[in-house]
Amino acid sequence: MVLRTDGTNCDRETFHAFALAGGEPRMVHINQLRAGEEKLADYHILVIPGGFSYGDDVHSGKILAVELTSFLQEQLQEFVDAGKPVLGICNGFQVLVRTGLLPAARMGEIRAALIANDSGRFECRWVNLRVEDTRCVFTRGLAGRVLNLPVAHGEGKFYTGEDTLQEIEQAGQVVFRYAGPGGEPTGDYPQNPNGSLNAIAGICDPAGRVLGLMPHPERFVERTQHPNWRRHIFSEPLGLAIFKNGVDYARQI
Ligand SMILES: NC(=O)CC[C@H](N)C(=O)O
Repeated sequence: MVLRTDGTNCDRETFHAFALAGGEPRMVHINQLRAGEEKLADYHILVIPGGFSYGDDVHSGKILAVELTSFLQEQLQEFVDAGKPVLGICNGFQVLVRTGLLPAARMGEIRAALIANDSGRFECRWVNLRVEDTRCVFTRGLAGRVLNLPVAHGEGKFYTGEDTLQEIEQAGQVVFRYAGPGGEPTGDYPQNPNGSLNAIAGICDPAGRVLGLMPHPERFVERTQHPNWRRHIFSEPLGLAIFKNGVDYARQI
């Protein structure tokens, strides 16, 4: 299920990515879920794509998170508890964090936030990411790799209290970090586009099935989407690998 609402703007690219990865995506508007015309339980994997849901009003992702928590909390919690994977990209990551599904996989338990970039502006460019060795189902086979993916956000600084930061580090929930060209994590601008604590670009829940990340893997599912595609030989556009992993995992549930 590619879940969209007013202001979502990466839904078609995300749909395309899942289709390329071998999935059978369907686009669902949140009103269809609220009206009961669609049920999460009929799906195997959920993605909340990027964009500006409800115009980033109040805070990016806030209103959609409140909507999900107010009207669909039970369905969502059941979906996650059933072991089905959830992906939140950029605005989707912001939503997952504001529902509590990240980092704790519990609706209503909000323990982190994505706040305004340190630069004070929208950051739109390609960055390097180091993939950590975690139990995240979306990054199987990618640990230790350095990915190139674009970011495009104004509120991407991962922020939380010292206790939660330590907890997610110890539990191996940090999946992606902003890095220099050699893969070394960095807090330095512009390699770290937002000033995220511990250079965090993406995290998963303790079970590794809920993933949220600020960069956009759906924008690198074709070789020619990379700005340097003429010079680099890619075995595979690595954004696509994330969707393939998700589809493969969902298939065997
Ligand atoms: N590309 C996106 O999903 C952007 C997310 C959000 N609107 C922000 O600017 O932070």
